[in-house]
Amino acid sequence: MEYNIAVIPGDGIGPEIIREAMKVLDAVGRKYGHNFSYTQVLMGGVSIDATGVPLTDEALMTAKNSDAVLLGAVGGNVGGSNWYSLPPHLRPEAGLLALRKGLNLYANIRPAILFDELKAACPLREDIIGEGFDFVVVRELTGGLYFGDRWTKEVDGLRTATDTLVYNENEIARIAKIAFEIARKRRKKVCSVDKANVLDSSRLWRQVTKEVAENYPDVELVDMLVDNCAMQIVKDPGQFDVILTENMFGDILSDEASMVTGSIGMLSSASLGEGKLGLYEPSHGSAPDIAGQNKANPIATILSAAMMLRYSFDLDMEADRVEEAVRKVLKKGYRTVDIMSPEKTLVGTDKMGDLIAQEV
Ligand SMILES: NC(=O)c1ccc[n+]([C@@H]2O[C@H](COP(=O)([O-])OP(=O)(O)OC[C@H]3O[C@@H](n4cnc5c(N)ncnc54)[C@H](O)[C@@H]3O)[C@@H](O)[C@H]2O)c1
Ligand SMILES: CC(C)[C@H](C(=O)O)[C@@H](O)C(=O)O
Ligand SMILES: [Mg+2]
Repeated sequence: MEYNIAVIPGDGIGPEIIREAMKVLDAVGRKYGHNFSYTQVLMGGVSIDATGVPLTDEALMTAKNSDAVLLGAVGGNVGGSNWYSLPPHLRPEAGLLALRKGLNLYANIRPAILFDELKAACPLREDIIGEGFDFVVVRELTGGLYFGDRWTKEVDGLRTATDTLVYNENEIARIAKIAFEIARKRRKKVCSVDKANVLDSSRLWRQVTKEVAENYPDVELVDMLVDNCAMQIVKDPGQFDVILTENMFGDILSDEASMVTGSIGMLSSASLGEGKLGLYEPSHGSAPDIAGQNKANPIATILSAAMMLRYSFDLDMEADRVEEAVRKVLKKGYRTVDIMSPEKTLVGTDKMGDLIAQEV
């Protein structure tokens, strides 16, 4: 089969990690007889430098017309560009938000899995790690604070800024359904995370989630306040199966979830909507502090590519193969610096990609 993938390397470590994911996809293509063709798309800082905007209409159209989109990362100050001085709607990250909204990808799935091989890289105590853990953050991705009205102006002589957090019941119900469907295929537990003791939007979130839960009597629903959840992820991550939450809370909790699995370099993600077209990207950013040094862990991107095979192309066997290849390479003791532990073999970004591709 032929699959047309829009590839967005982006900024910082983006091009380095994307190169390795493409290596692994090519290995899958050779082994199983698929043809993955890539259309390079500019987004983020590199797009600002080339076109003046973080995502052009043509770039968005190319993504829309593809079978799936694979993204490295955008943002940061790399190569002397000072994007941080720009207002939010002109910054590199605005390209990513426009892409998610433009493709209506409202469901961001971020699996936090502690691989057995990485227990030594996990910062938690052994008694907390126990048998290990495997949970998934289901984050609402096209609503909330990220997409509400915002302004900065002088009010009563003071510089004043506002951001607006809006959710309607349909936006909450559709993401809740996704969480319940995922839980149904797993350990049948949804923990819905909000701040209902303070926010109106969270009170609505809680009501609508409860209504959706009535259609899933086989799935247990618990509500948890976000500050408690942040603590529970460190105290007892094994209690979670599916964490369902809104955009901003999900952003923050998923970075925390990544760290208990050893490194943010391990956390893959899929952003999905109603159709088959999805956006697949590691959960981390452009890591300007290590860009260009061959130090970045490409595994989150490679596992995101595996999610692409599974969700957009229905290639489950091929996705399993990639995930297995990652485990095997870790089992053989190869580590990038972020997951390094004593007596393991330190490798760079490119070598890690080579090893996983060979294993496939
Ligand atoms: N999806 C995206 O494109 C995305 C996601 C998050 C942040 N960002 C952007 O990236 C820029 C930098 O943000 P930040 O520094 O807060 O977060 P970051 O995720 O880029 O980096 C945080 C820390 O994690 C490390 N790290 C990240 N990915 C790694 C990997 N694959 N291997 C090893 N170490 C890794 C970095 O070296 C850094 O120390 C910002 O402009 C931010 O907006 C983009
Ligand atoms: C870069 C930024 C807009 C993005 C987000 O907050 O969604 C990132 O942090 C992520 O987690 O994908
Ligand atoms: Mg984030």
